[in-house]
Amino acid sequence: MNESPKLIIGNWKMNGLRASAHQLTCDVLQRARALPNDVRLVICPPFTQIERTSRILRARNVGETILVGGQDCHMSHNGAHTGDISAEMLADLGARYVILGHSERRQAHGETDALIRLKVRAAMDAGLRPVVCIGETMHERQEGRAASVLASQIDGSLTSDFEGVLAYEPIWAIGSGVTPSRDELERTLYLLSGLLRSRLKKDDIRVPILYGGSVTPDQAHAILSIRSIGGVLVGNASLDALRFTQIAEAASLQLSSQPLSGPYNS
Ligand SMILES: O=C(CO)COP(=O)(O)O
Repeated sequence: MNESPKLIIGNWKMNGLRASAHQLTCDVLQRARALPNDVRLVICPPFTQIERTSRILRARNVGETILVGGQDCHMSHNGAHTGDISAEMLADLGARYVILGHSERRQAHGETDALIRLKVRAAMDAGLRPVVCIGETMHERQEGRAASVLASQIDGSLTSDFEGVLAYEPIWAIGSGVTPSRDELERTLYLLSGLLRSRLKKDDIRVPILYGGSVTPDQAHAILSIRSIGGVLVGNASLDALRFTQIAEAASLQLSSQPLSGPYNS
């Protein structure tokens, strides 16, 4: 059976000036040369470095092995939206993916599920693959409300014809050094795949589900050994070419050591 590549997405957040972004991209490229094609890297630099990163990748002819993404886009195609960037603008710079609904944007900019759904539509219209982030707070988890929060985020933020990636990023795990246990994550992935099936109203779900939150090379093996996981969304460790590519190597090792198949490994 032909499996889709595991996605290892690096979210640089608000990091990277011209020189450091250039160096990091070249270092990732250098270290990623040995990666087999069952792993796909996606680098999501800040807006200002997307064109540079795309240009470097194009010049090295990396094809589909390493792609570029944005960290957000506006819901409209164009217009009077001072300071905003549209999905078409990202695509025009060479981006192929866009992260939407990251908890840092939901919290700092008051982004709602309804708004994220409009951004998903705009991204798909522009030919980008949206990476929609969902996740519960520690408080919601302690109150036993995680499942209902995730259900309502999926319901509110995905279009019924959604074609993209879902990233489960529990807010309490982001930047904290704490991750869910392997068992807990496996149960959550099972829950999410069921929710996706009912939201998208089809059994054959082609939406990879990623995990994000304090992913490091040390944890990557355990996380990526979960059969149903589509990959990982990496924050801090993606700013270090060695750590980022070690995470990708962990995905590749898992793929070669076990036969993978599943509804969300498309
Ligand atoms: O927010 C994240 C990726 O989008 C995760 O960040 P960290 O890997 O730094 O916890």
